[in-house]
Amino acid sequence: MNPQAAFPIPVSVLTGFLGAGKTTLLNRLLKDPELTDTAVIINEFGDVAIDHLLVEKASDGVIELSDGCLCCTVRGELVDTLADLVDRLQTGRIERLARIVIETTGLADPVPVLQSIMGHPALIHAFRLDGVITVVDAVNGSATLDAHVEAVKQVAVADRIVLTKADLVDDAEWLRTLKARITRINPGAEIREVEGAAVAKLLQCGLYDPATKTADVRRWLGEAQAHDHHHHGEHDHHHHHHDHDDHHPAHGHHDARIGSFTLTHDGPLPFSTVEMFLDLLLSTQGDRLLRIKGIVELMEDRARPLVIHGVQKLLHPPARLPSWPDAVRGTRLVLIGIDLPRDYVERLFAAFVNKPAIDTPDRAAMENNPLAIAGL
Ligand SMILES: Nc1nc2c(ncn2[C@@H]2O[C@H](COP(=O)(O)OP(=O)(O)OP(=O)(O)O)[C@@H](O)[C@H]2O)c(=O)[nH]1
Repeated sequence: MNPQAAFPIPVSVLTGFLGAGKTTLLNRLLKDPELTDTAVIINEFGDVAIDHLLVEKASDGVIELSDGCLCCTVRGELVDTLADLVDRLQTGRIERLARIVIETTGLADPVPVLQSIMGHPALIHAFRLDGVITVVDAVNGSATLDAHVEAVKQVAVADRIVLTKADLVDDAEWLRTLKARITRINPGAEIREVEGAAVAKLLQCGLYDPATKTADVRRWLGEAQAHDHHHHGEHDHHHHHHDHDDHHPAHGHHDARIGSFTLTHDGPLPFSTVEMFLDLLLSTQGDRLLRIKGIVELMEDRARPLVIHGVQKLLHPPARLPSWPDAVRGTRLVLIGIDLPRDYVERLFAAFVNKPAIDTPDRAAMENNPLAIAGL
């Protein structure tokens, strides 16, 4: 293996609606000295006008730029392009590769892009998903969210939202309303404005970077819970709430299909319980589950929390944090779904963690034949 290649290589997925400002942001990224040795993969069917690409075009689809960046356009499968990059690294045809940025086309659902990386047995070891960055246009964002469910999905799966064109908006209330709407769709995502931001920092979510992940887990769990409490109080022991309830009738009907809630359990859980719950959740609800992120206190290793991170039917290989991010122990899972049946998921979770509710079967019955349980 090429000693210069530090696997797994972080992959950032940049998404955002047509004209939101992805290419403008990418052009800035490619000029940032902090981001040398970055490969940018662009779906060629997108309306792309990367400055560099206008200058040169290579026959094999990979362009080595003078500042150390690579540009590839995807003609066939994204996984083939990624596998080719790994091959180039291993055979020394590329010397260094520190990071990959994948730009998805504006109309695309970003979930299949994430799935194609996370579902590929070889690629998942070569790469780690650093984060999904969704660009939202401050001027047109609200109308876009009203008109296109794809745009709502892009916001829902994001780890970070980058607001562009805020410089064109002088109405502070307009911006506040848009940010509040984004937070309702995805309470765990951090929102940053592109103006004046250090561009390399916009990209680095550091979700699974050993150096920063502790802080980040605290942020997205902390923010999701703070959001739940703020809106609904803390009346039941799961702390779960839909954020798409009737409080915001003025917003687009697509938002109403997207909801997030948190499942919590105090005390440690055996790994097998977590595994079975997630298996069943993903196999029955995978299509409706846009993202799942969370932290689990395992009976087998209580000091090192397990980080759960999944996109639809696929889970990122489990990672351990070296220690707990704060004083709170136990299990906290944040789920973002589209038409995700909250009651089903809560009952399933309760059944597995032995918190029987009315009409909820116990775990032994679930394990025997979980799909046969009436009402689940
Ligand atoms: N004022 C202002 N204009 C911006 C900003 N970001 C992007 N733009 C402009 O918005 C237009 C669209 O930006 P692009 O970067 O091409 O958008 P895109 O998301 O790549 O678009 P597609 O490739 O069509 O999906 C361009 O004219 C940019 O100059 C910003 O932060 N402020």
